Amino acid sequence: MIRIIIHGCNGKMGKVITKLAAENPDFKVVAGVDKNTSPLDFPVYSDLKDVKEEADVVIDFSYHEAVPNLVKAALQKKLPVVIATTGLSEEELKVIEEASKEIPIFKSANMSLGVNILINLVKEAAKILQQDFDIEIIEKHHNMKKDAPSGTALMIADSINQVLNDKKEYVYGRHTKTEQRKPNELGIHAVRGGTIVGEHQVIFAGHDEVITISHSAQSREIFGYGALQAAKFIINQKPGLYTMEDLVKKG
Ligand SMILES: NC(=O)C1=CN([C@@H]2O[C@H](COP(=O)(O)OP(=O)(O)OC[C@H]3O[C@@H](n4cnc5c(N)ncnc54)[C@H](O)[C@@H]3O)[C@@H](O)[C@H]2O)C=CC1
Ligand SMILES: O=C(O)C1=N[C@H](C(=O)O)C[C@H](O)C1
Repeated sequence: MIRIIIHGCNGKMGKVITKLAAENPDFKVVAGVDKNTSPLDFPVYSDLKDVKEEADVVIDFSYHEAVPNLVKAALQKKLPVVIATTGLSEEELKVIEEASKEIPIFKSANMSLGVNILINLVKEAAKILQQDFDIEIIEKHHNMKKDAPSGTALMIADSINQVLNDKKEYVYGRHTKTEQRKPNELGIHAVRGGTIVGEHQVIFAGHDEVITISHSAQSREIFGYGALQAAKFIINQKPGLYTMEDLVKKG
């Protein structure tokens, strides 16, 4: 049985992980960490360093500013970490990179298998269409999401740039623009509203035709399931930084 500590345990995703783990005999949540220490069915702490329970992995669905402290505490405890939190700054990413030299860290802005398949499809399309098609990304999320654009939209854009001969420059919205779109742009647009779980559309707009490749999350459980699979994967890995690509490759 894999013993889990949930960082962000009182959040929307923390509650999903708790539910899915309770339904799966392979997992047991032994403790939670959150700045909101409202009691749950397991001990809740405000800082990982104070957790007394023995664990095998930390799963993080929290807020970007909380991640460096989490990673440093995981380092002290020699605990593998699954990082799902998005909106991380360059400085926060550097802390993760540094820690991954000593502990295995799994990081993905999107833990769903579907989005990672979408990324493979989009990379193939971008290779073929890069000359004559303008590429734009539209992401849509619920009205409680704090970061924009989504980490998934940025992950998709970065994946596209990996395969292009000439890298695109990201343009976040076009408010105040008073000029024509330049061919080297990749527009990224964020829609917020209601309870939208997470939708991503990649638009290839050409002359007289448009190709759209999209993914729509119907429930947060797809992210929770992926995070649990990532936890099962990461506890057997050597120190390093791992992604969904490593998990999908493993099969
Ligand atoms: N990689 C993926 O597949 C997915 C990633 N996410 C990301 O996960 C994060 C959390 O998403 P939600 O659960 O919807 O958000 P949420 O706001 O419902 O939950 C975040 C939790 O973290 C806690 N928190 C905030 N600041 C903290 C701090 N400094 N120290 C400790 N705890 C702190 C909050 O009290 C809250 O309980 C977001 O960055 C979101 O983009 C969300 C879904 C899927
Ligand atoms: O905040 C969310 O809800 C989500 N955030 C992630 C992101 O920023 O890409 C993943 C998913 O789309 C849900």
